[in-house]
This record gives sequence, structure tokens and C-alpha cells, in this order.
Amino acid sequence: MSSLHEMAHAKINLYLHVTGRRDDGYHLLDSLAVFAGAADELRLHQGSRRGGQVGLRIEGTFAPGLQADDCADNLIVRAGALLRAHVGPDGAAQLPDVDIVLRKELPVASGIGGGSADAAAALRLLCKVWALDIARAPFMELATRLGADVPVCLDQRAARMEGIGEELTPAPALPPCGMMLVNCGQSVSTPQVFRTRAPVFTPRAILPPQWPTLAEMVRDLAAQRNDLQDAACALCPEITTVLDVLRAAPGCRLARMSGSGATCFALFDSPAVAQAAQGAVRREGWWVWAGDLCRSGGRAVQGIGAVLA
Ligand SMILES: C[C@@](CO)(OP(=O)(O)O)[C@H](O)COP(=O)(O)OP(=O)(O)OC[C@H]1O[C@@H](n2ccc(N)nc2=O)[C@H](O)[C@@H]1O
Ligand SMILES: Nc1ncnc2c1ncn2[C@@H]1O[C@H](COP(=O)(O)OP(=O)(O)O)[C@@H](O)[C@H]1O
Repeated sequence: MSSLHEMAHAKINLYLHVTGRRDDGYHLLDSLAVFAGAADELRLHQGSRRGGQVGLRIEGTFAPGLQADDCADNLIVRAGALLRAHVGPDGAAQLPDVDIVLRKELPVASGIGGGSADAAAALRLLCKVWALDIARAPFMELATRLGADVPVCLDQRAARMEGIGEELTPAPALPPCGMMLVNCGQSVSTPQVFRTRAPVFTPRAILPPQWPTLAEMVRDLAAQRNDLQDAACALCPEITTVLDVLRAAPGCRLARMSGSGATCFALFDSPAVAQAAQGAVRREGWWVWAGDLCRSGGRAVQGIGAVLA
């Protein structure tokens, strides 16, 4: 029995402008997504039967929040169903069954795309084990069907997201820096945040090709915003407390909410400075992580994270 594994890294929206709205109600975005060292892990074991069924077991810090859900709704299982449909019933009958163990270390429904990262990691793993060679464009289209954030999670590289998230272009080259993530333990519903926001639009940002220093990146990011932050704070007032605590942390250069919340991030001069500041932000029930950004598609990143019980 062979075993493969993939890391599913947290996606952080350094800024998020809502630039318009499609006829189907989806919002048009301009956002800069980066990936932090914080991650879930998927481990896949190949079974002996055929039919392409995907079994799922969930463990890890945030497993209890997901195990209550029916596993059939899990984005990992849905990624399997989508690939089976893509190859058709005859092709699917030839695919080996697999069992996936998800180690859930990212808070659920928290604006850092943990579910999307898991879905993307499952697509990568299943294509490998089922020897599916899907061209880039149809692969991205399949990913978009699982969620607006799934395409950017396929490569786990910093990217500018436009459209509803499926139009990806490279991010400016990022400077050395450290990041802290804080989640107050309350999940926030993405559709509800979009519904609650004030119906105004922000123009797309003007970005340079690179940010040689953190000071230059912070200067530009300070001129941008997360258009979902006010709505998320109204729905979950503890986000405001998290932002205040992050801004007061030693060495914090910028603090903002990611995605539709509730997780907030802060930027520091280095991963070591971010980790040194962890003690100043820990509160009961808060998940705090500090470390580096992924700088090579999700490989070789370090960080320290925990929930204070
Ligand atoms: C807001 C963002 C920013 O990166 O991040 P998260 O907060 O989810 O991490 C994403 O656009 C979220 O993407 P994702 O979580 O995949 O959302 P989906 O499942 O596709 O959509 C959930 C619901 O949110 C609303 N939605 C989502 C994306 C979008 N561009 N416009 C929307 O209006 C729709 O009501 C949709 O039914
Ligand atoms: N593997 C998964 N991990 C997390 N959430 C999942 C997963 N599969 C399905 N979901 C569902 O997807 C929703 C969004 O989850 P997530 O990606 O963690 O949040 P967000 O989109 O706010 O970043 C959750 O409400 C959850 O029930």
C-alpha cells in the first residue's frame, strides 16, 4: 500500500478590494493572496479496490469542528467526485479507491481558505495517484467549481486574484518579513459577510513589480484595504479586539483581516520577530501562529502555532 502527502497552506489576503458584482451575485475582487507556513496536511493511502472512491478521516486541532459535518460535503471528497465525473463512468471504474487522512490545523471558515487549500491539495494528490494529466485551463475550471479560492491554492504561490478569484497573475516580488495569524475562535460565514457589506466598490490597486523592503510593501498596503473587514467586525466584534491587540504587538508593521474573516494577520520584520511577539497576543481560546510566508510553492517554511486553552 503506497502513501503520498501534501501540505495545504493558509491563504492570506494582504488586501481585498470588491471592485464590482456579477449578474449572478458573485462579487468581483482585486486581492493579493500570499501563503503562510501554517498548513493542514493530507496523507493518501491507495486501496486495493477500484471505482475511484475517496474515504476521509479527519484528525488534528480543528478536527472536531469538521467531523460534525457529513464527510460527503467535505471539499476533499467533493474534489474526488469532480475528478471521477471528469473522467466519466468507464474511466472512474478503473481508478483505485483511496483513503485520505486530513490533519486539520487551520481554523475552519476563518478567511484563510483552509477548505480551499485542502480541496486544491486533494486535486493535486488525486491527479498524481490516478495518473490524470489534465491541461491547465480545464484543471483551473474544475478548481473554480469547488470554490472561488481553490484556483489560487493549486500552486500555493503569491498571486493577484481578480474576477471572482480565478484570474491569477503573479504578485510583486515579496520582501523578507514575518507574519502572525490570530483567530478568535468564532467562525464567520463568507456569504453573510458579502451580504452585510456596504454596497460600494473600490478601484483595483496599483502595484509595483517588486517590493524590495517590508517598509515599501507596508507603505503600499496601507493605502489599500480589506473591503470585507467592517462587515465582518459588525458580525463578530471580537475581530476589532484582535486587530487592536495585533497593532499593539512589539514590532507589528501592519495588521488587517484576511478574506471574509475572522482571522487577522500582522506583518513583522522577520519570522523571528513575529514569533517573539506571540506571547504578547495570546488570549484564552485564540489560535495564534507566527512564522514565514511560503516562498517556493509551499516548501520549506517554518512556524509555530497553538490555541491557548
Ligand atoms: C472572500 C475570499 C477571498 O479570498 O476568501 P475566504 O474568506 O473564503 O477565505 C474568497 O473570495 C471566498 O472564496 P470561497 O471561500 O472559495 O468562496 P465560495 O465558496 O466560492 O463562495 C461562498 C459564497 O461567498 C460569496 N462570494 C464568494 C466569492 C466572491 N468572489 N463573491 C461572492 O459573493 C457567494 O455568496 C458565494 O456563494
Ligand atoms: N476540508 C475542509 N476544511 C475546512 N472547511 C471545509 C472543508 N470542507 C468543507 N468545508 C466547508 O467549507 C467552508 C469554508 O471553509 P474554509 O475554507 O475553512 O473557510 P474560508 O472560506 O472562510 O477561508 C466551511 O464552512 C466548511 O464547512
